[in-house]
Amino acid sequence: MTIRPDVTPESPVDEQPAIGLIGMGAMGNMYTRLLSQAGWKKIYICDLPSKYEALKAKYEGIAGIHVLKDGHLVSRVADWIMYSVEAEYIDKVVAQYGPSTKMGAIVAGQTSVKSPEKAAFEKYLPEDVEIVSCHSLHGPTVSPVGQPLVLIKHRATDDSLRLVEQILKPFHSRYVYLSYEDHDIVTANTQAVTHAAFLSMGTAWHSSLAYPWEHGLYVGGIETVKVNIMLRIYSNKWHVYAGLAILNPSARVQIDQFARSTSEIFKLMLASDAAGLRTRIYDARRIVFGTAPDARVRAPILLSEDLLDRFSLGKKPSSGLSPTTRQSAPPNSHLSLLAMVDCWARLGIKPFEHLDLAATPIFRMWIGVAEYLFRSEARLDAAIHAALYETAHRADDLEFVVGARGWSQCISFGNFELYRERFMNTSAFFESRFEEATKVGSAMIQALMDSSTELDAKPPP
Ligand SMILES: NC(=O)C1=CN([C@@H]2O[C@H](COP(=O)(O)OP(=O)(O)OC[C@H]3O[C@@H](n4cnc5c(N)ncnc54)[C@H](OP(=O)(O)O)[C@@H]3O)[C@@H](O)[C@H]2O)C=CC1
Ligand SMILES: O=C(O)C(=O)Cc1ccc(O)cc1
Repeated sequence: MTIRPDVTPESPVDEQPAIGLIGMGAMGNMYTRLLSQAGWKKIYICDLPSKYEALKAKYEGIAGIHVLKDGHLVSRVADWIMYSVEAEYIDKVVAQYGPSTKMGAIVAGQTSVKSPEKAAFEKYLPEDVEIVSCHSLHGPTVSPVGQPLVLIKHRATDDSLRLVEQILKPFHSRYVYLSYEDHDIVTANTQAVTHAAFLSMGTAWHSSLAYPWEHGLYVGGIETVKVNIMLRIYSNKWHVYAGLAILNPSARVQIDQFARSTSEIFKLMLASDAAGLRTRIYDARRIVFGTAPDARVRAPILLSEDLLDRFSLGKKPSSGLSPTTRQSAPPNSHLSLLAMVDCWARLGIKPFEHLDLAATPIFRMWIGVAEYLFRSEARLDAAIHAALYETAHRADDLEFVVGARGWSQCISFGNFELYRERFMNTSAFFESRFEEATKVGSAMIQALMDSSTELDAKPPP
């Protein structure tokens, strides 16, 4: 029987699509929960056969969710199937279960990098199977409402695309239609290079053997974003970041430029080359933010740092004592942000174009913070001055340069094992704060989303 593209969770059960999910990690579980809550009544899920009993126990008694032993059984029954496994394994897993796909079914992947997924689907799926892939551009602890959800109609009829849209409609995400190729270019520009910055921060703080919320240098305001997002990334699965950086050919170029920007700016700092540093940073500012960055052509993402203070994991040193508290910690060079904007400028990346199209919450926050620093000449000059003449952050800046180069090399060598070791080593250092950071980070992301939604709703002044 063909499934009508306008089917809804209220349609009779025998008219509903059988939904199949292969891989029940963080994203597979999120999709199962959301699809079941939406009212879809035929959901078939599996993970590795070794996890069958545990998965059965987990979903015991939930109507409409059927736990199966492996991907063959899911593939045989499902009208829409999503593979939600490690990008590194997608070839192997599709090779295994792809040939069992039900005739006429629609197949998707949730992988964060699409070129290996596309190759695997084309290689192993039967000809009579359609491909409409997807990618939720947010992690499993973020509400999908209003977040971008990429749909890739690669080998499918318009009705099949409509059916997929209908199945995922209860997420209330914003559909973004891309090709497989454009997906990988956009996510290299947005995710991969952004993650490189936060991974390097974590490596730097770990190398200094210092928790950044403890000594007052990284507490409050935009420092809160750096610390919370760094923790958020290190608390996620290493393979998610390894896959989208190592397997996406565009990502290597961007991450290499980020490392180069970082070390070149640091060399200008060491040489106390005030004119050279100022020219370089202001050139980057003009390229990324335009000739009149102070002009309010669009509402800024981040309105004030005060919004961020309540999500800080540490206490501001002079909190409550002085109205100039933000100056109480020595000024930061914000090397990571100077390098990020320099990197965007040198690669010709237009972050605001991506923002409107396919920004993850982390990328949105990161541009928000960069914009906050770069829009104001006073703030930017303070950072440049600190970069040249302040020494409080210099040791951490040095570790940041080393960290950025290390991540770039690891990714360009395509070395998953080295990536895992680097990631897990630093992740273990920060582990004690993950639970709290996940909650605080989600609340911070939501607050920023809410404040920009309110702004969007207001007429321009
Ligand atoms: N986490 C995130 O923030 C996001 C992740 N993604 C992407 O979604 C995909 C899944 O990520 P995520 O859920 O976080 O990762 P997880 O590691 O949590 O989940 C992947 C699951 O797939 C299982 N698996 C591996 N091989 C098979 C197989 N042959 N049959 C059935 N199950 C199998 C894994 O088992 P085992 O652990 O034993 O290998 C694991 O349980 C990745 O490609 C990721 O890039 C996309 C958006 C956001
Ligand atoms: O927002 C981010 O960049 C994250 O870190 C969460 C994430 C990770 C992988 C994805 O494919 C999509 C979102």
